[in-house]
Amino acid sequence: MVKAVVLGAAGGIGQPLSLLLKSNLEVTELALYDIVNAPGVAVDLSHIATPAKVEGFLPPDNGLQKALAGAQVVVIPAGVPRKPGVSQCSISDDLFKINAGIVRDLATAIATTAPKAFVLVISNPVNSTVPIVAEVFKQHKVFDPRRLFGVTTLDVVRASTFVAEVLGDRSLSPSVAVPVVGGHSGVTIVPLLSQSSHPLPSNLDTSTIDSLVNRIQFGGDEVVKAKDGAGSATLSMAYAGAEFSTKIIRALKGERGIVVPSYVNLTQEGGEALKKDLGKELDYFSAPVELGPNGVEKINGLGAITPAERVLIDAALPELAASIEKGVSFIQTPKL
Ligand SMILES: NC(=O)C1=CN([C@@H]2O[C@H](COP(=O)(O)OP(=O)(O)OC[C@H]3O[C@@H](n4cnc5c(N)ncnc54)[C@H](O)[C@@H]3O)[C@@H](O)[C@H]2O)C=CC1
Ligand SMILES: O=C([O-])CC(=O)C(=O)O
Repeated sequence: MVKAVVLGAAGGIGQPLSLLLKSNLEVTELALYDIVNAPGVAVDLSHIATPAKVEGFLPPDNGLQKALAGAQVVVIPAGVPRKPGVSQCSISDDLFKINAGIVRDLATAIATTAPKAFVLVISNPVNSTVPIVAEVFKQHKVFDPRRLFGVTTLDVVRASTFVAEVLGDRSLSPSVAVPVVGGHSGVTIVPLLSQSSHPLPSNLDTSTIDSLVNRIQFGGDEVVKAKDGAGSATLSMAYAGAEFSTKIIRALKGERGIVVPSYVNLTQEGGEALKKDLGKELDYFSAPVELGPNGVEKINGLGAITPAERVLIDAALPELAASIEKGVSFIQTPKL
């Protein structure tokens, strides 16, 4: 029995993500919460012939608490997407405050209603929203770092797609696996191409490699620009979110050996060793994590990286540290 909950289920990501979760045969209950339209989306999905019982909830009558009751997996794509011309790292203060406030309030409800659930954060900026959830959970004395995940899977999916394109064979893309580490915005996204399951040709010129890295780091911009005011990635994000949720659900049900990159708190198994690899005291970083029935069992290190990848990691660290601090102080700074 697996109860999954989507918070922000009526949105651009929320709807296709809910569809994919409804298609997951392991999910027996699917609760959809949004401030608008969630009941309609739920009734629509409920006609699909898969096991999950689907229910939709709105804020009145403790809808959020009802949606969360008994949840094992909570996925959060609630929030405002950015507009063209706004880079991920320079997300405006207004947008930050809106999303940070939404995530804080949802985290508060999870902490009080489903504190043992695995929480999968999609809402941007992920580098800050994950620390926000952690700080709320700490305030409620229910923080378990093993159960909190920033969803960076879209970066991993993009890396597979774009590497297969450079290799000249798109049919390879489902099997190309590239660890992507760091965070989820611009230069904090660091693909470790030297560890690709399908190595790039050794004679590939530097400018092709640089453009590949840049395309993975700024893939979000490509979509925002193409959508021309109609939002950011939704369908590819729903696909990535469902991929990640499926792995979490398989681990929850006892499958061993699943390793997947995710943006996690480093005060847990493997975190200290990773910080040594990084050469910096950081509380959060995206790295391949080994999953088990209680969540993260171990954070893996970076492995053997090239000097060029070291440069990328060093470039990611200051922005990551600042984003983490921004999230933490959003919760810790007393409101005047
Ligand atoms: N982690 C990642 O890789 C990615 C993250 N994102 C982020 O995901 C978020 C959502 O993006 P979209 O689905 O395109 O936006 P959207 O605007 O289409 O949908 C957001 C949904 O959240 C709902 N919502 C707002 N406040 C809420 C609250 N307090 N409680 C519950 N639901 C609430 C809205 O009603 C709306 O249905 C954005 O922050 C975006 O930047 C987007 C793409 C990739
Ligand atoms: O770029 C954005 O704003 C949305 C996002 O996170 C992505 O597409 O990776």
